[in-house]
Order: sequence, then structure tokens, then C-alpha cells
Amino acid sequence: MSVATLEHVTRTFESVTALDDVTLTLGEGELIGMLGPNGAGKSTLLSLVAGLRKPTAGTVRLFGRDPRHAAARATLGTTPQETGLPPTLRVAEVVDFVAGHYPDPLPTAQLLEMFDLTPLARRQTGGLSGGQKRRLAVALAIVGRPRLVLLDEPTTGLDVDARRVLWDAVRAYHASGSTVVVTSHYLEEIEALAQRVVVIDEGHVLADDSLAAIVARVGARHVRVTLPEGTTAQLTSPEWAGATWAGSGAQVVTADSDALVRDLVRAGVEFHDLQVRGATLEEAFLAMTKPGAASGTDTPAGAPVPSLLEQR
Ligand SMILES: Nc1ncnc2c1ncn2[C@@H]1O[C@H](COP(=O)(O)OP(=O)(O)OP(=O)(O)O)[C@@H](O)[C@H]1O
Repeated sequence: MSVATLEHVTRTFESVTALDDVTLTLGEGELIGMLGPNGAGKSTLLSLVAGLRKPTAGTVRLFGRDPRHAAARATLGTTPQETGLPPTLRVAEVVDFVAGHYPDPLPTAQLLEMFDLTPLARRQTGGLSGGQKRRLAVALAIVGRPRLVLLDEPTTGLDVDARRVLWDAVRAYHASGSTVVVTSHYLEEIEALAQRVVVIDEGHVLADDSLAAIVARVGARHVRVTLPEGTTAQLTSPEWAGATWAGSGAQVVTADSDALVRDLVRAGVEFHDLQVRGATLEEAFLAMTKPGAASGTDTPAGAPVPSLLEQR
């Protein structure tokens, strides 16, 4: 069962193609992370699903209807990147006011508790911090028990604690059976929340798969090991030549960590603290979105890996 579909959807803004022939299905009960650099087309995609814009070409359906019809949006909850709140209303009053528009809203006290807003219930929204406003905005997106929630960068500007409160609330809401789509620049956020990851860049869907499958696309393994001085001469695998060193600790990126470990054992080197890990979502993301990268690449990511922000 799908809650929303895009079929061959293109959206242009004058000379800019924000989305280019995108076909995507948002399934019932999924928690989908939408990941992409600035300007990739994520917000445009959400605005089409929410009926705020119309596609230049292709078809968008929300609960089987054109999302620009109000009836299609009756069970949709959204949080735009920036939210205006009436500054003189108190937090609980705003929640009550919005809840009043729905037939079966979540109880205000329960919602405030979920988002750790209970201590702020009587505070005027004009006196909230940016992060508190953000939490309230996401709470308002779900007050009507929507079947689909679109959260565009919900944790921008939140500190670590507030981000975790929000993640817990989103997970709890998703567990009640709703579909949730979260866009984010934070790979950590997508890793923490999403079951399915859609990677978008330059208006194209580069990948759409489970988190584990996306990470597995990057075949690189990172091997860390502490070696007694001078022992690398006994090792024969060519990857050792490209190791990065911190004291006697070596880090090697390889497509075949088993061969590297066999090499250590065969040479009889007294190694310590051996660690082998697979790629992270950040490495998979960079491998997919770096200029010239082909979709579905399995080339090992280089080391050290720059952060997303450095890259972009
Ligand atoms: N109203 C508009 N007028 C002109 N160009 C637009 C408009 N909205 C979006 N664009 C362009 O479309 C492209 C996709 O933008 P979009 O906001 O969808 O990306 P995004 O992935 O959400 O980016 P960010 O992560 O920075 O929010 C960008 O090049 C953007 O400049």
C-alpha cells in the first residue's frame, strides 16, 4: 500500500531543474530518510507531495488523489523549514488551537510530554528559543494523527539533547503506524531514524534502498591495528604502503580486510587492538554524490574521508 507516489516527475524553476524525472513510492508505515546536499531537490519533492507546488511534468498522488485537493491533505502533517507561530499565544494554547481543527487529535498533554514541552506549556511562543519553536512545530505536524508526516530538516538548529528528544518523538509516532519522511543534512540523523534511505542529488534519485544496503554499496573496510615498530617490512599486502599512522596505530582502507588480517597472522606479527569496520552512511553518501560517481558504485572510499560539510 502506498500513501504517495511520484511518477516521472519533473519540476523546473525557470532555467533550474529542481527535480528531473523522479519516480518514487512512499509506502504505508515506512520511515524514510531523504538525504542530499543543498539544492538537491528535497524540499521541492516534499512541496509537490504536500500539494504546495505542482509538477512541470509527471504525476503526483497523495492517498490516491491530486495533492492540491484539500481532501487529499486531510491526513497529511508537515513542518516546513521555517514555521511562523503566533507570538502571544501560549504553547498549550497553540496546540489546543491546531488540535481543534482535527476530528481525533492527540491529547495536548501527551503531545507536550512526547516533545519535552510540558515545562513550557504556559510560555508564550514568542519567548521560546529557536530549538523549542522547532520542537513545537514538529509536535503541531502530528497533533491531528496524520497518516503521512513530512518533516523538512526538523532538527536544524537543535542541540544534541533536543535532537534526541525529537528523534524519540518521531520514532514513537512512526511506531503508531504512520508513514514519516524526514529530510536531513545530518547523516547521523538519517542513520538514527530511517529504515529506508532515498539519496537525491541534482534532482535525481541516486539511491533508494535500506540503510544497510546503501552502506554496503561502498565495499571499503577500514582496518585499524597497533603494530610493533618496524614490522611492516614483514607484511606483503600492498595496502600497507597506503596506511595512515598515529604513533604505532595503523589505519588501512581495503576492499579485502580478510586478506589483510591473514597477512598479519602469516607474518607472525604481534599485533594488538585489531578493529575492522564497514563503511558509514557518510562514506556511502560521499561515494554516491561526489562529482563523476556512478550510481551503485562499489569502489572503496578513500581515507581519510572528509566531512560532508567540507565536501560541499
Ligand atoms: N521558488 C524557487 N525559485 C527558483 N528556484 C528554486 C525555487 N525553489 C527551489 N529552487 C531551486 O531548485 C533546486 C532544488 O531546491 P530545493 O530547495 O528543493 O533543494 P533542497 O535539497 O531542499 O536543498 P536544501 O537542503 O538546501 O534545503 C535548487 O537549485 C533551488 O535553488
